[in-house]
Amino acid sequence: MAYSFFDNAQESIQLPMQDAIVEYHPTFLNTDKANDLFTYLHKTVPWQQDQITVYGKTYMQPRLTALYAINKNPYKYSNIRMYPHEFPAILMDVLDSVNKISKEQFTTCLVNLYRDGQDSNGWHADDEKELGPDPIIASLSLGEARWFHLKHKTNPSLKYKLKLTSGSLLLMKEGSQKNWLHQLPKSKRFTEPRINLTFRKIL
Ligand SMILES: O=C(O)CCC(=O)C(=O)O
Ligand SMILES: [Fe+2]
Repeated sequence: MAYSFFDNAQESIQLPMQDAIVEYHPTFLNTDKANDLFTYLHKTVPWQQDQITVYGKTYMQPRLTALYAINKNPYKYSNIRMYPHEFPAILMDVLDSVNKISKEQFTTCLVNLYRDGQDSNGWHADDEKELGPDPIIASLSLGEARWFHLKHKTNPSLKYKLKLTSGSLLLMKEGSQKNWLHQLPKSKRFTEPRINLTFRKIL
């Protein structure tokens, strides 16, 4: 493997969530690896900005995206259908490490670029039917640290927020998409770019 992603002792924090298993690995990648990967992806990903339709309203997505997969299966959400690019070698190593730590077999990686604090990702659950009945998703963050919010679908008193720092991996396991929503809100305070990679299984 070109990179070893396991230099650091892996710290793993179980978030105190009801009806969901969510695990946070703050130092999944060390700072140098996170920086290198950020710089490489920022430069080389064929970023696109799609028009999406949510609750009948159409607008430009407030971030740039790209889809990679080890198969040819498209991913459809918010009325758009994305077709995957071939997985680049640098992401294969990351995929291996993410699979190992999560004990999953992900096929697909949706990459988001938040150019600054004005870019965002509204409340949603990743519960499209091609992801299966109770999807497990791994989310790797690079670049500017941003707040990530979670709220329970039926119990409004249950909310949680954490700052996703560069190199961290958030594992949203059983119940996370079924019972909770998540968002990455806008914030004027953040001015630097952030890249997020979500690993999913689409068979
Ligand atoms: O950027 C993030 O941390 C979240 C991304 C996300 O929720 C998604 O792509 O579905
Ligand atoms: Fe999501």
